[in-house]
Amino acid sequence: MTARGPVIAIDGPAASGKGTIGRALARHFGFAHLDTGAIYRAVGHAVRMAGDDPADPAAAEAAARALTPGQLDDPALRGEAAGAAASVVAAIPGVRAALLDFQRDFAAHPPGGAPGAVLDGRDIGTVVCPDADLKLFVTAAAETRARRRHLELSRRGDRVTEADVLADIRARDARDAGRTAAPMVRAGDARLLDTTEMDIDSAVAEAIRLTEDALRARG
Ligand SMILES: Nc1ncnc2c1ncn2[C@@H]1O[C@H](COP(=O)(O)OP(=O)(O)OP(=O)(O)O)[C@@H](O)[C@H]1O
Ligand SMILES: Nc1ccn([C@@H]2O[C@H](COP(=O)(O)O)[C@@H](O)[C@H]2O)c(=O)n1
Repeated sequence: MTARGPVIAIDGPAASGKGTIGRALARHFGFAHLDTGAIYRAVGHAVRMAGDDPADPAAAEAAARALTPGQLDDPALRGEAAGAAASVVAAIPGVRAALLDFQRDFAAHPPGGAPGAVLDGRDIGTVVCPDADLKLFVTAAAETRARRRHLELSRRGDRVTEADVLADIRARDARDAGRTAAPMVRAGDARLLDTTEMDIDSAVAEAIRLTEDALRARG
């Protein structure tokens, strides 16, 4: 028996459904959920709003060190511009280092006294929580992800084409997988969940089943 509560790590490429599954798991099991992408988006957005270049390590690291939880609720973080800036600042090792303790602390001490934690991102199973009780690598075909994200953005009133969303997703995936610092990669012990042919309910049901197995194995 381990001292900390259960930790579920969810990684995968852009718009693959990590957050949808993470939120559903947290609701189902009463766990706390952290969308770690929002942290990188908040840093990228803050750098842009200050008129600085997201690729500038000094500006990005300063924004990462100054980050406060209140910045994570800004609706502007959901746009493609914030996602693109996030992916640029996320390749800077000093930015990742500045954000690591917050994520690990969330996993070890979930807020609100929650009995467990679900974190989703790109390096949760490999770097942030390598000893997670369950690791999921959620993916789907890039075209499917672009269609889903385009629908989401259109409903929000964002006037962006599906082709532009697909190009952004491809660029972000390449940058996230190709960087030296904590690249996006499926952990060797992560379960693959390809949702290309699955609706949300089926994907969530499969994630719940895998989590129940992991909780049973934990004892
Ligand atoms: N299996 C699915 N079937 C249909 N739509 C889905 C499915 N999974 C997720 N979606 C939709 O796809 C979009 C992207 O999902 P979500 O935001 O969960 O992805 P994400 O991986 O967390 O994205 P990000 O890269 O921004 O972190 C959302 O609009 C969500 O409702
Ligand atoms: N653990 C993480 C989470 C995110 N990133 C970077 O942030 C970008 C935005 O993330 P979304 O999950 O909101 O799409 C993403 O493209 C990554 O560059 C990360 O590096 N590590």
